[in-house]
Amino acid sequence: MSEATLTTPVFNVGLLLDEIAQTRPDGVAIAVPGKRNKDGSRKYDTITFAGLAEDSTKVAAGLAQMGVTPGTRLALMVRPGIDFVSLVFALFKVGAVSILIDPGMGKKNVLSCLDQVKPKGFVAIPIVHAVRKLCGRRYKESTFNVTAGKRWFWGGATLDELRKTEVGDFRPFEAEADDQAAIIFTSGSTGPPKGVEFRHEGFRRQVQFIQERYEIQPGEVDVPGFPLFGLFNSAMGVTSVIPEMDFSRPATVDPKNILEAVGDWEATQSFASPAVWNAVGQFCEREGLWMPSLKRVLSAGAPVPPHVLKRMKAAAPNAEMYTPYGATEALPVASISASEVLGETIERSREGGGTCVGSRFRGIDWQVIAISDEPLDTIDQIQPLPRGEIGELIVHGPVITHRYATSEEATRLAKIHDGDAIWHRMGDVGYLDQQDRFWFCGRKSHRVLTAEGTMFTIPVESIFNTHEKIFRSALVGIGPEGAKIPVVIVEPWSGQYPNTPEEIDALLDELHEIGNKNPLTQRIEHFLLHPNFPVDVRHNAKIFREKLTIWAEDRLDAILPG
Ligand SMILES: Nc1ncnc2c1ncn2[C@@H]1O[C@H](COP(=O)(O)OP(=O)(O)OP(=O)(O)O)[C@@H](O)[C@H]1O
Repeated sequence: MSEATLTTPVFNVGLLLDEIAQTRPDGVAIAVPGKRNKDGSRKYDTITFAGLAEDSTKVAAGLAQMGVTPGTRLALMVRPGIDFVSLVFALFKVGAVSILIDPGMGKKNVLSCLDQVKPKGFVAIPIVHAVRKLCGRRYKESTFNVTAGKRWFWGGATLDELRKTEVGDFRPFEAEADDQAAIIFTSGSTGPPKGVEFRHEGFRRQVQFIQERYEIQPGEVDVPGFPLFGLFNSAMGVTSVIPEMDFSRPATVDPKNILEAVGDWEATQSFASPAVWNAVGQFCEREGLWMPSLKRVLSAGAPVPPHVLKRMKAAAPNAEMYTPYGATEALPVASISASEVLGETIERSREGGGTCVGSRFRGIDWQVIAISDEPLDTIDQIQPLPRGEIGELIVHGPVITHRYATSEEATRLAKIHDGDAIWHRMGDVGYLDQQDRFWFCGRKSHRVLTAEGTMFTIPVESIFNTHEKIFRSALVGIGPEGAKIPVVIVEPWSGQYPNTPEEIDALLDELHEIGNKNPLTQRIEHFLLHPNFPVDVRHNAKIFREKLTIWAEDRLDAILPG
């Protein structure tokens, strides 16, 4: 696609907000739930697009006066809300590189991420500054510090002080396409979290492609379950009603808060992780409630089980649900609607065909190549596979990130050079069908290399997930590399865990029977029951198969050769 489709020659993504502020100055940009009225209804704090544009420019000017220059790395650690969105735009406008870390990954991981990127300052809530000070000399290079809230003993500026800055002759940074805008960490479900470098152009294209594909109109209202979606919404002229929830632990959401935000604002869209929709769908089913105003429900970040799609179709009867597919490094790559899944692809999934994640977004090129665990430096080293064959997915396009800020080694393993272009290796395996849709078959690192060939997680697991008592399952391999013994671990639905040895035997027999009927699974001899799978905190959906492998090894010691 040509660069000419962008509205301005300057790529600074922060300027998208200023364009919206010109066309919809009085529209509400952000609404945050506040106290309750006497009758129990909610009050909301709001800011308009013009207000947000002005506020973020003042803060950017204030940061510039403090000495922040383009390229300065600043850790942004503020809870989702008006301040957060304004600060994201302020940092873009001054040209700083925002470091965004999900606190849900735990203190040790957060500190290790910070150590790797060495921020030059913290724009953060008081507790973060207190910890920074307590860490003594660890963050001695951090000089540009801003407190969002009450400043105590740690010095630096406050956000309120920056908000009073005279803008004077401050001008937003004239970013070029490849200028760095942010470093965002992956959730670390297959190893330590990696810091992904985002370019200004990448963010702009994300906004553009998401808006185009889902036909999102300015003036719509979104209830975002991802903090960063406030940024995309504001850049599209869409109101964000930030729901009350712990964004690091979406599974703990109180569904009532989502329903209330949607109802109060007659929201047309909501974008959250499958964990949120799992909770909301069950709640609506139990209470007989639905959300008639929604016309679009988006669920991203992890595989979305069909039972979640089904419940949400009932809970949002006027909406279509979509499951965008992508990763921190490359988003969005593809998308499919719940109607297409439930009406068509689910049949093939049940038989072990993988999960169809849909067709490509505009601007994305993709191919499936022979699986390798080695770096592939240049495109001539890849071996493309014929359509229908399972391999590694590689993607290319303007939203694809080019490198990790934290590890040269990780960059070499994930990127392939093709002239000036860069392909990203998704780390996922699957195949393309005749309609050029991708069928996800699991993470590359989770494949099981047995003596008889390679087994892939998602196809095998979906066969066993068809058992009515099984909530989810995990294929793991135990034993020596290349001659692993496949083991399927199943987690029954809550309340369905067998109580007696006879019930356990009966369930295991039924699983054997299901396995015997399909060539993909008939060699599996070992089944284990687990009450509660270890999963990632962010999505509450990504199964930690590495942990389950160790757990299975302890139980199946006797069958291990040697
Ligand atoms: N719609 C979807 N359906 C199935 N899987 C999905 C979907 N969307 C995302 N995923 C999975 O999530 C992955 C991206 O997750 P993310 O960027 O959060 O990093 P992570 O893989 O969890 O962390 P790390 O790379 O550190 O292990 C994809 O590669 C894919 O495996």
